[in-house]
Amino acid sequence: MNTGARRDTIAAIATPPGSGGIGVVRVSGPEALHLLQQVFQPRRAVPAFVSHHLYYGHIRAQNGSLLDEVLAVYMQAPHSYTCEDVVELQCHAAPVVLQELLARLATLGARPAEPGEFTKRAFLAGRIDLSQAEALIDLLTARTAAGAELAAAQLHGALAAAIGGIRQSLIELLAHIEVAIDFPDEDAELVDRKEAARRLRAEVLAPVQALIADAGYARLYREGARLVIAGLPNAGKSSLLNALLREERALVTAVPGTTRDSIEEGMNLGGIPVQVIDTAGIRPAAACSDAVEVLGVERARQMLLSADALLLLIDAEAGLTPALRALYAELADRAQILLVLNKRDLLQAAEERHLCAAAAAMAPGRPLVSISAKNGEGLQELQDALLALIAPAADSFGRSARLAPNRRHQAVLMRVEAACTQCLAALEAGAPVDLLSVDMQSILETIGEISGETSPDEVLDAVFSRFCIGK
Ligand SMILES: Nc1nc2c(c(=O)[nH]1)N(C=O)[C@@H](CNc1ccc(C(=O)N[C@@H](CCC(=O)O)C(=O)O)cc1)CN2
Ligand SMILES: Nc1nc2c(ncn2[C@@H]2O[C@H](COP(=O)(O)OP(=O)(O)OP(=O)(O)O)[C@@H](O)[C@H]2O)c(=O)[nH]1
Ligand SMILES: [Mg+2]
Repeated sequence: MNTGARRDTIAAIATPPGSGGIGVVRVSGPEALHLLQQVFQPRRAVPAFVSHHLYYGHIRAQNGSLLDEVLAVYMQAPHSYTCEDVVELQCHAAPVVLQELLARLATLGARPAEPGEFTKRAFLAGRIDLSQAEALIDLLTARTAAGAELAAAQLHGALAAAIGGIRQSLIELLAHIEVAIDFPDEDAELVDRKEAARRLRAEVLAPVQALIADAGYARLYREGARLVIAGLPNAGKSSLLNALLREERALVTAVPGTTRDSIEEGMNLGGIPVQVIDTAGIRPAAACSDAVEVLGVERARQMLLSADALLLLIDAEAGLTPALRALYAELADRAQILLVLNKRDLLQAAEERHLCAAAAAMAPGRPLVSISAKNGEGLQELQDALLALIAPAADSFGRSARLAPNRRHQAVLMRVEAACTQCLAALEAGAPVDLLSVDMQSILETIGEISGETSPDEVLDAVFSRFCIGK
């Protein structure tokens, strides 16, 4: 990567397209100040733009006509986001004005920026590491406040700090081992292998494994989970969807076979973005009322396969019919099923207890809640049970750790884990110190891919191309 070269000057519209309050055009690079002087006419004469001061004035079109009334700021390198000279022009958010200004800057020599290029420059300048750049994407795309909080912590450097600590331990261990390489003639074994192994385990392997576990939870907050409501016709699936969303989203009727196409909607479950999917009630094709319902049942079965978790709805009025037992048997190999007894409002307490016991006998060890989608009873218990099913220990995650490794980090961490386990075995088997040193150096290099220090250009390009233009 060529970081030493003098870069060109880039420009982009930094605010989203469409109408709004203010639209910002940002410029970064060695020509930024010169471009400002050419396109911007301050209201009062400015002998020299002072960094980080806001100036009021006008911008003009190519032909000299007034384009917009704006505020402009110059941020002198290295005190800017990119650590280069930066200029920002705050215009009215008129798409035509912003495009015109960008075109004007282009004719004066500014190159239209690529997606994420400002942030890439911040990364190349060392303002942020790769995990922080990735956190920025997470923040921009977070679907819940909890997800945004995790991303903000990572943007602030939480993961970078944890990785830095692990690296530091490895560097110390490596230094310790290299002393032995430098003095090969010493009689005594210079490396206390037991102590080195203990430190490698405690200061590298264990924290790496903890981060791999965190990645599982982080994925839930970032990518969410798919929750499918399944059951026989008329169990109250659509009623439950509506109750969860607090909105009459799906049609509800007393006619079995009402829902045909599956219906999806997003909800926030304890900070996890959950996609809830209401499906057609499952019954044999012969029992369906028409060909459309048959297709709906087929689709419902496909949805069951794509689900991260299932809510199996049991109609309390109908009880544990052979059809329901057959459906449960079909799903029984799925790990994440919550049994939901619906329409409890129609049962006496004793009947409800009896039915719950029978359901528990049918599905030993499965979580079970009893609700009324109609009057809202038990909905809170259902959401709690669901959260426990999808994200056990989610409470402690995010609140204490606040680390959110993504899939890329997780893949790197798993390579580190494997290499570390191998190095431990070599250490304990008495492998020569120069081999151990090579092993440790390669672990260090692998860890460096998280912060981006040792990432190949393709990885960097893949990360920055996920941004929008102007970021
Ligand atoms: N108008 C505007 N708003 C923005 C940004 C921006 O670039 N422009 N940001 C980005 O997209 C984010 C903020 N991030 C930033 C980080 C550092 C610096 C910066 O100039 N740091 C200097 C000066 C700090 C100071 O004045 O003390 C420095 O650290 O040296 C600016 C923005 C969000 N809001
Ligand atoms: N008493 C009572 N009735 C309910 C409850 N939940 C749903 N119902 C009624 O049960 C009937 C079926 O409800 P739906 O929500 O349409 O059932 P569904 O499982 O989506 O049915 P299909 O789409 O046909 O598979 C409707 O008449 C609802 O009013 C409940 O908790 N208590
Ligand atoms: Mg329905």
